[in-house]
Amino acid sequence: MRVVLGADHGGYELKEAIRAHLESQGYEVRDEGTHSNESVDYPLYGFAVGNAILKGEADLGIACCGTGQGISMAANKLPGIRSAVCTDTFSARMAREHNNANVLALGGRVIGIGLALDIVDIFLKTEFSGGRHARRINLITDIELGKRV
Ligand SMILES: O=C[C@H](O)[C@H](O)[C@H](O)COP(=O)(O)O
Repeated sequence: MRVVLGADHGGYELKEAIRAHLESQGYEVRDEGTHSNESVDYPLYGFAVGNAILKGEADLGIACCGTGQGISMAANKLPGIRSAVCTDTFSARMAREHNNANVLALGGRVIGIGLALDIVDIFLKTEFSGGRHARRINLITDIELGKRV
């Protein structure tokens, strides 16, 4: 599986830990930055993560900022991106199984690295279950496409 990572300065250290964790498990990792603790603007990295998925360069993405919120909001502006902020493993499993999330957003100032890595593992290993959930994802797509105004 190909995973794209992106983070601002608030999520930089968490992203680095996630990259090492994923590479040690054999994932193909694409790192869209940032590459230091220097202050940067999270929307650029949320866009980079979502855009890599939409361009077919990655299967799933992980986006980190201080809270996970801002970078997730930015990624979710891209049609076809469903980014979920998760602070627990149950939400991460459901975000994949029910919501077919393609980006996991995490807060480097919110959760510790141990929990974050558990959340990452569950997110990446859980499949979308389809069925009634596919109908609901299609409704989200309709909203994105302006079919419900
Ligand atoms: O949702 C936004 C993120 O948490 C950012 O990482 C945060 O706003 C950055 O804040 P600061 O510029 O004060 O480090």
